[in-house]
Amino acid sequence: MHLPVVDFQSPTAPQEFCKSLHETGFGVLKNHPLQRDLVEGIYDEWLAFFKTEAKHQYLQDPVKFDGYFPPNVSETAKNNTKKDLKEFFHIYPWGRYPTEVSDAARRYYVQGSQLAATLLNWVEDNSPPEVKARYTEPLPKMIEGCDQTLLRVLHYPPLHGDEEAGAVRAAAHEDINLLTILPAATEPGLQVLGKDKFWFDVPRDFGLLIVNIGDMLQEASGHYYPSTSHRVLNPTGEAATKSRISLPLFLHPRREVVLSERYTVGAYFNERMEELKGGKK
Ligand SMILES: O=C(O)CCC(=O)C(=O)O
Ligand SMILES: [Fe+2]
Repeated sequence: MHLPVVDFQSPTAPQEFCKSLHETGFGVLKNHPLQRDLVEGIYDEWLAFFKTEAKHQYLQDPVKFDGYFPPNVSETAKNNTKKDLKEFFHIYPWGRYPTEVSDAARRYYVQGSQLAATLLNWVEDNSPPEVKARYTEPLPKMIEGCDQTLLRVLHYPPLHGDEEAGAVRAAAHEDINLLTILPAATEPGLQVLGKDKFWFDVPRDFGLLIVNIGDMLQEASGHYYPSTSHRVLNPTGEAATKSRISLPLFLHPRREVVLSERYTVGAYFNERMEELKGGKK
């Protein structure tokens, strides 16, 4: 599998980037505007936060999905039976936010959402006419005034060897939303499934921003933009003693948007959340 690196500043970036999204479901951008200091500061202070008991004060809301998700709640990927080896905190503009950390993740939420919106404009502009005709409204309009975009601060704890057999940091899955932006994590492990059915290591260099299509954009585009499976492998040897932090931002449309003849966003979201809780295998 080949993931071309596209220069965000280049005049031909939108076309090159969307070609990559169409062909692989993934896009890799260099010279992107996200600030390294901001992201690394978030990694540091949230890792410290995850190591404290304070996180339990923010236990997730099972209806609104904001707050802290401990490892025993976590997620079970669709068609999988084991819970992922991770804990995470869901940040929404209206949701709970720990007093133990600075406002850096909130600031990142704003910057990341703006960048994701720009990339969605690129996707709209570079959709062929027959794909555009499928969108029930222009993609940028689907996110207008939406407060469902989610910033997830993810912590994969060190492995101690007593994990359930077959459990992994993140089992193969596809994202639910329109598109996801993901700065380099603190440790390697992220892989994407190529059309050739081989797993491919996603580059991990802070200069490179990883973007991937989610199921909602796949559905709205009639699969022109594929939502590609990805996973996070368990580290081995010395690396197993280390935590891994990552920071995906999931761009979401308004709940009432019609994605296709089969689905509104709301109906699609509810179905997928049930699957993630492990209710439907
Ligand atoms: O941790 C990562 O690198 C990827 C996380 C991910 O794919 C997800 O949370 O959906
Ligand atoms: Fe994902």
